[in-house]
Amino acid sequence: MVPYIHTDEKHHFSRGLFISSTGTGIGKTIVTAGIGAYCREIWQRRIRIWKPVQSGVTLGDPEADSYRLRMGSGLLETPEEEIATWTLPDPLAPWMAFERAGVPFAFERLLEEGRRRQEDGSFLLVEGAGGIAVPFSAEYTMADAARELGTPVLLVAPPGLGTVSHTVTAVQYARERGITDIAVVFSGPRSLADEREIAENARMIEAMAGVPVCGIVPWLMQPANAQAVEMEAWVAWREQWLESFVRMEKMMDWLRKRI
Ligand SMILES: Nc1ncnc2c1ncn2[C@@H]1O[C@H](COP(=O)(O)OP(=O)(O)OP(=O)(O)O)[C@@H](O)[C@H]1O
Ligand SMILES: C[C@H](N)[C@@H](CCCCCC(=O)O)NC(=O)O
Ligand SMILES: [Mg+2]
Repeated sequence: MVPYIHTDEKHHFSRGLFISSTGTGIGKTIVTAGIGAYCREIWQRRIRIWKPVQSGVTLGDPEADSYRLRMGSGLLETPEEEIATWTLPDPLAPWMAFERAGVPFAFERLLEEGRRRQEDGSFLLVEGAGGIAVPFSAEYTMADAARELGTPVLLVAPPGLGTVSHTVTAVQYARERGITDIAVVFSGPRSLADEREIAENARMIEAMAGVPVCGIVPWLMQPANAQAVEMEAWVAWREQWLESFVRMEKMMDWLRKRI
């Protein structure tokens, strides 16, 4: 077992990590599940995974983030109902998805749910819905949830053309809402950007936003369709993910100080 490394940044220790992004469909679920597998399998760390609100799916659907987070991280003892507190049918920002479903939402209730999951010292991995400025309600966004839970934010961003402006503005927004500990990681097919362009984009984002860009995560499709119900397919996904993920030095350094 690898010993935990305590960090000087005490207020971050053990609270968890909020995985957000520059937009929707960028790779948060893949990254969250993959970091969950990394914490469990490499660090033997007790974790919880939480998607406070998911929209556009139903529980048990292999496309649902709650399903992919559970299978992808290997956190099989946790039922999907515990992974996602609210599951809403319309594929919308939570604010409107709550309204259309006629479901009342209280930000305080969300924070209670989050804090309950942090209480036993588990490392709480939280996946937002859509990007960092996506609203839960008229008052609160993903960034507010991360700030109130006291977690650092890992922003998942695409690696190629267009990412610099989106990522710099996402970091700016997170800071405005009071988040101080932020890093970026790229996710996306390498065919959309060559190594040089990825490195240049990382350099520009670091210089302009003043946050570390921790590289690009492996491109590894999660099991879909018929395969999504096969446990072995997910075990293989986790193994392959970890093999490349642990080689991301900058990501490992950043994570190690926060686990
Ligand atoms: N590293 C990756 N490896 C393989 N596929 C990826 C990767 N990153 C993104 N994708 C592709 O992009 C799609 C969207 O990724 P994902 O579901 O993780 O996005 P998300 O940011 O969690 O979206 P949402 O806002 O709906 O939660 C995936 O179904 C997959 O096809
Ligand atoms: C439907 C999407 N997949 C996602 C919500 C995305 C909201 C995006 C809103 C916006 O930025 O315009 N839902 C979710 O992550 O559960
Ligand atoms: Mg997702």
